[in-house]
Amino acid sequence: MSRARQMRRHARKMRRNGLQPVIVVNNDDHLPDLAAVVIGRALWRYRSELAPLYLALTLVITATALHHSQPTWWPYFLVTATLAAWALAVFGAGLGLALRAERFYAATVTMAAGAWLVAGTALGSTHRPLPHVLVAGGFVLAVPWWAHRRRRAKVRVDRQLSAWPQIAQTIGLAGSRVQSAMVDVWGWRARFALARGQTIQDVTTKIPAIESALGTFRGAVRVHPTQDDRANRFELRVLDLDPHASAIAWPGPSITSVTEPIDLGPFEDATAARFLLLRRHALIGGIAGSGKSGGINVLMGNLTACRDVVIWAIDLKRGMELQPWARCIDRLATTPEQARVLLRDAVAVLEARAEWLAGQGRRVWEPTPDMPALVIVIDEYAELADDVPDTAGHTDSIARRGRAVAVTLVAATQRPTQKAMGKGAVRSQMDVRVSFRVRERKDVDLILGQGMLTAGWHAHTLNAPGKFLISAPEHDTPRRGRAYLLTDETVAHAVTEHASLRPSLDQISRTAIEEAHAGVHLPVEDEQAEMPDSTEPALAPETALWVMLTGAPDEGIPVPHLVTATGMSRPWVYQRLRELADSGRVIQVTRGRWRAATDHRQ
Ligand SMILES: Nc1ncnc2c1ncn2[C@@H]1O[C@H](COP(=O)(O)OP(=O)(O)OP(=O)(O)O)[C@@H](O)[C@H]1O
Repeated sequence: MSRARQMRRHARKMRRNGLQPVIVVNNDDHLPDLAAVVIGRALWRYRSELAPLYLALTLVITATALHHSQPTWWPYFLVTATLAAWALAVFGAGLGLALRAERFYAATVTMAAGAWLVAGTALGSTHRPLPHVLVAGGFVLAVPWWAHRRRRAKVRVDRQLSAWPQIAQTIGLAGSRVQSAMVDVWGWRARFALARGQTIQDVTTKIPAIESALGTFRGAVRVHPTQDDRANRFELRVLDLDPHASAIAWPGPSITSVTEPIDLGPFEDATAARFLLLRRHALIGGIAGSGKSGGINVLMGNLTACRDVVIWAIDLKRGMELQPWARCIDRLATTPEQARVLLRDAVAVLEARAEWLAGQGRRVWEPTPDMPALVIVIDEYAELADDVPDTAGHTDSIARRGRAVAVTLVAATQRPTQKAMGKGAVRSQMDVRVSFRVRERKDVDLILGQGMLTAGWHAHTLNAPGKFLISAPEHDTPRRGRAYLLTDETVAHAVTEHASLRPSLDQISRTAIEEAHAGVHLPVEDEQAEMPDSTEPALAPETALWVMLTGAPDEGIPVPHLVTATGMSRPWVYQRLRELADSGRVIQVTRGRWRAATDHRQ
């Protein structure tokens, strides 16, 4: 008997019993098909939510079949399940299980399902307590699956995209189809193929219609060419959240080597504003309160995470901005005199490196932890130009010749006027320009380069702290980004984490600095007047340090005196003191006071 006839008989029986069938369909023949299709569609549509049920059913059917045909195979399943669970736990990241919790969950489910299959194959799927274990265990393990945020987001996107053919028909893009889609923290992106003759411009004009059809907020949809730049493809970016709506916490360093691009923060379409600093100089501009120092913090958070870069810094605002990073900074100059010496040493380093490269027949300095890059961060570059105008020659040299030898300049300033940037090449040599909000339209060209304002780089309209425009070889169109925000606690935490990673300068550079110092007088400062040797010609820093330590009184000599006498940074002095203490040549008398060990006293 056909199912249609069965249904008709069932309906007649219901009427005889005084009941009314609920579904009335004119053509009876369609009724069974319709019900099957509706159920089938629902089972398919909710396949993600029902996946635990499908898995349980598959296990029952497979275990039943195997129990009858191959009950002795269970040891193979045990080995396979164990290996699969181990592989997921260890290599799951390659399969898209980015989080450790996801890998742990996948491994647990695999092991649990495998163990049940083993027992079901050996004993039969109805053998007690296997059915109870399946129901209870399946439910417990299904809860994280149902709760998983990214899975739910993916399902929602799949459903939105399955409606694309109708949407496309309605908005005049009939024939375009989805090729792939990906969910991320801010929303999702999908790659589409266009029908013959359609162009990306056609899609751009339909953005409001797409937003309406997908039910997003206004401004949530962006359309970009695909990476391969094919004219009949486009990428649709749909934001569930506006990435710039509020401050974005720094997710931690995006790099472990200066050879990788640094992530400054997301653009409005949530893609990362990444740029490479190696063999480039950077200029960061913006008025007070625009978030410039925040941008420098992101940079410092990343650079300090790299074992192949030594950081020097100049902060003439008495170290206000960079002081929190001091433990990770090899050398921090906070006075004009220290800044002058630091820049002179940087030039000595670049010259020595260039000479060494020439001798080796090499063209460029490849940074490694033993031969690190040198990045010099100068906060408030304008103050440097005002207070120490004679350093312009040094900064010019570094800007022009630093790239090949991996000596990089990062200058931050409120207004990079010609005066502030020195007379020479510094500004024109800046390959990466980051502009936070500027006060006047003309400042756009000062920071980003001539003609940028007319080309649409409107940094004067940036409307919240931390928002920036970046011009770099990787970024040649004006897109608004927002820098990550590092709280004071985040900075302190990063400093603690990264302090142990910091490398020292290579021997070539250290020798160059020592030679540079050997030819000059130490700066004479008030506190130095009472120190031994302060009026003698300057010694190499290592020698000056040793002289001070061996001549120190019993109660030791304070570290600031050692810093002044050597002309080097506090971290530099501490590092040498640690080395000398390790070899038993110096002792720390009290906190911050040191002297040579008794055997070495003068
Ligand atoms: N990326 C950011 N996201 C959100 N808010 C930010 C961001 N950066 C900075 N801010 C906010 O703006 C304020 C000013 O930031 P910041 O001190 O970095 O500005 P600045 O341009 O360096 O100013 P100044 O030159 O006076 O130091 C901060 O107190 C902070 O609240």
